[in-house]
Amino acid sequence: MPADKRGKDAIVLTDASIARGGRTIWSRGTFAIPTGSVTAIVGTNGAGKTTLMKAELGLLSLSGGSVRVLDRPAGAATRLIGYVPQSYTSEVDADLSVGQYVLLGVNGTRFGPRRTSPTERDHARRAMAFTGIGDRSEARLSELSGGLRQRAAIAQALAGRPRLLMLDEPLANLDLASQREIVHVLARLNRELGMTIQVVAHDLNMLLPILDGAVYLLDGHPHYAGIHEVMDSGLLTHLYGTQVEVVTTPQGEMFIQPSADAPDQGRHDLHSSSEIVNEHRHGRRTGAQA
Ligand SMILES: Nc1ncnc2c1ncn2[C@@H]1O[C@H](COP(=O)(O)OP(=O)(O)OP(=O)(O)O)[C@@H](O)[C@H]1O
Repeated sequence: MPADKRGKDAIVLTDASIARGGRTIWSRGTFAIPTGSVTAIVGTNGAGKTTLMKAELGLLSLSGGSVRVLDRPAGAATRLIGYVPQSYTSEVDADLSVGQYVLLGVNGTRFGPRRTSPTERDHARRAMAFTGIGDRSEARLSELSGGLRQRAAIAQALAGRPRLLMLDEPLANLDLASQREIVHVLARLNRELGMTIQVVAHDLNMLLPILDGAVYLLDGHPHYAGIHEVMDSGLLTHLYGTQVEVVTTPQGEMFIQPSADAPDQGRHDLHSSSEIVNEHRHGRRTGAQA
């Protein structure tokens, strides 16, 4: 990431492990995510991406180690975090107006609505303007497209004036244009407001232009690396469990694509996942690329 974006670490995990239903989901997570960065959380279904976000939010307790967020223990920084859960808007009352829905971000949902101050209403208005839904305040949530609903969910998270924004699969089920628009909103939040952003994502391609790094859940452990390290065919093939390639265009843009050839197990099984991770830790490229 550029030197001017570097700051104190926003999220620090130290030997962190977590269990759900008596089963360890992941363990021995040790990494630090810089303030002002945009980070993807990637891994296969059930690898524990949402679990990681919930641990950072203090909604789930660790079974070992520690997690600090914005220089506080997890759970103590909740007011400084905007969280957009997966498919959030589909679970709320679709008869709410967009304005009412976004205001929930400042007056809270836990103890029911309360009166809002002019300052809070101003924060909500600014959040709607920033996400491009300023003119939809009176519309019902049910009248909005999926893309606009996702923007409303982001506006609600922003209305509480967070320093850290966490989004769980914000691009899921959106058409290409809507995905681009959401990525554009995230890019502006990071660039113009210096917001630290974490995004759970299955498909990295759309987010690549704005990513500084990624947490990847591999082999039962979460790891963090800069995005150029993560963009490695061998690592991503292990991560996704299917052969993929990193392609670089003549303009220098990178993207991930499934291999055109039939999967060649012999090729990508040359190294175990832990060997791949170890090689990354030591800054070498993996033999699976050779
Ligand atoms: N309430 C729960 N009680 C027990 N186990 C749970 C609970 N919620 C999730 N799990 C388990 O924890 C593991 C991690 O779930 P999590 O939702 O964090 O994965 P994920 O990587 O976000 O998956 P996906 O990509 O499918 O959204 C899964 O195996 C899941 O079955």
